[in-house]
Amino acid sequence: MSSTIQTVNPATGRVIREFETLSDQQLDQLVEQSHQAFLDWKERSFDDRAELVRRVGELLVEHRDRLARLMTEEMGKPISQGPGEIDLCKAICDYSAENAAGVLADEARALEGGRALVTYQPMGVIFGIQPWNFPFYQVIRYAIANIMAGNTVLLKHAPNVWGCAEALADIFREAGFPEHVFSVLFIADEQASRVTAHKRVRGVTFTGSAATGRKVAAAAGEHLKKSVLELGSNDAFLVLEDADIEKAVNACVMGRNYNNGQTCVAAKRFVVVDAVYEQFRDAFVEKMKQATFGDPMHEDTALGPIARKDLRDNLHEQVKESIANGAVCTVGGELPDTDGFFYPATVLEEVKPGMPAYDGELFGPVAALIRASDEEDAIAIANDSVYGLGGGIFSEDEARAVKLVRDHFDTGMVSVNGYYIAQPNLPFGGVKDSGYGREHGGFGMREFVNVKSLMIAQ
Ligand SMILES: NC(=O)c1ccc[n+]([C@@H]2O[C@H](COP(=O)([O-])OP(=O)(O)OC[C@H]3O[C@@H](n4cnc5c(N)ncnc54)[C@H](O)[C@@H]3O)[C@@H](O)[C@H]2O)c1
Repeated sequence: MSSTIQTVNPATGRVIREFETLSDQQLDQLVEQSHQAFLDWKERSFDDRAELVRRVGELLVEHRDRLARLMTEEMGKPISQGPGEIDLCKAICDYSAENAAGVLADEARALEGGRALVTYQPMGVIFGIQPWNFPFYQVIRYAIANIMAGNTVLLKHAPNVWGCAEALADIFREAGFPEHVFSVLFIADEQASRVTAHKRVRGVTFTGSAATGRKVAAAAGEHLKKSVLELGSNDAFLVLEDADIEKAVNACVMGRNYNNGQTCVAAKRFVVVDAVYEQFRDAFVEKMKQATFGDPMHEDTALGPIARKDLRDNLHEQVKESIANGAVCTVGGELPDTDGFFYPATVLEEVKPGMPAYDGELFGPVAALIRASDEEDAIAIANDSVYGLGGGIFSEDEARAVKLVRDHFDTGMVSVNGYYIAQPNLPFGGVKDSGYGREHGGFGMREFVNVKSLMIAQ
C-alpha cells in the first residue's frame, strides 16, 4: 500500500510538496529492473561509463543555482553554501571517471607453475540509504563510485529531501544514462528492509545515525549482504598550548557551524589545554555570538534552520540535559520563538562525561568546550568516545601534531591546523560506532566488487 510524504520548508514550517510512496509491488519491479540494467551495464567499458559520469558532473554545474535553492528550501542549507556542494559533486564525478579504470584494473600476481590475476568484478544492484544533510553529495559519493565499478544503484533518500532525489534522477536521465542504472525509490523507512532482503540486491550502503545504522546492518546481516556504514560522530578538535589561537578559532567556528552544524565530521567537542583555555574560549565565544541565524535564502546568512522540527527539539533537549548535569551555557541555549526550526549558536562549557554534549552527537550549532591539562590528557579525552569519524588538532609544531594524531587519535580522518571536509581523492569513513568501510579515494569503488583470483596454469 502506498502513502504520502510531505516535504516541509524548515525556515517557515510550511509544506512544500507531497510525494506518493511506492507500493511493495512497484518496489519489487524497480529492483528487478535495476538487475536487468546491471546485466548490460557491467559489460560497458570504463570509457563508456566515464563519459556518462562526466556528463552528470557537467549537468550538476549547469543546474547549480537551481539545485542550491532546492537544498535550501528542503533542508535549510544557507544558500551561499549550496554551490560548493554541487562543485564537490562535479569533482567526485571527474575523479571517479578519471581513476576507475586504474583502481579496478586486473593485477598480476606470482603463481608457482603459472600466473595469477586479481580482478574486480561488479556485484550487481547496490542499495543506498542516505541522509538529508548534504542531499546531493551523499548520493553522488556512493552512486558514482558504484556506477563506475559496473554496479547499478538504488537510492532511498531521506524523506525531507525527495525533491533533491527527483532532481538527481532527472540529471542522470538528461546525461543519457540507460534506464534503471540509477533509480530513486520513493519508499517509507519501513520498506527499506524489503529492498535489502530482495534476492537481486547484493549490497547495502548506509549513511546516517548510528541508531539506524545498527538496524540496517542487522537487516543486511540477516541476508548475508555486505554493508558499508557511514555513521555519526562527536568529533574532537584539540587546541594545544602552541596553537595559533586566531587560526584555531576561525577553523573551529567554521567547522562547528558549517551546514547549520549538521555535518557528520563537524567539529563538535573542543578540547583545549589549560594554558590557552581562556584565550581560546574568549575568542571562540565572541565569534559564535556573531553567527546569527536568519533566512537561509539570503546570501549573508551564517546559520539557517535545523532541517526538521523533531531534530531541532531533540537538540534542545540534549542542551538542556547537559546543562541540568552541570554544563555552563555561555552563549545561546534558548529556543527561539520562530515559525521555522531555528536554533542559536550555542557554547557549553564544563562539559563532562555523562552529558549528551560529551557522549552523544549534537547535530546543530552547539559547541562543547572541555578543558585538558596537557597533550596526553587532551588526546585521552578525544578518544573517550564511542565514535571515531574525524577530528582535528591545532599546534604550530606540525611534526608534534602529526605524530600525535597519526599514532594516537582513534578516528578515520584528522585535520591538522585547519578544517577539511570530504576530498574526492582521500578515503572517507570512521571507526568504532562511526561505522565501517570507506568512500572516496578509490576505496569506495572497491567496496562492492567481487575480488576474484584467477590461477592460470602454464
Ligand atoms: N559518516 C558519514 O559519512 C555521515 C555523513 C552524513 C551524515 N551522517 C550522520 O547522519 C546522521 C544524520 O542523518 P539522519 O538524521 O537523516 O539519520 P537517520 O539515521 O535518521 O536517517 C538516515 C536515513 O535512514 C533512513 N531510515 C530511518 N529509519 C530507517 C530504518 N528503520 N530502516 C532503513 N532506513 C531508515 C532515513 O529515512 C534516511 O534516509 C548524523 O548522525 C550524521 O552524523 C554521517
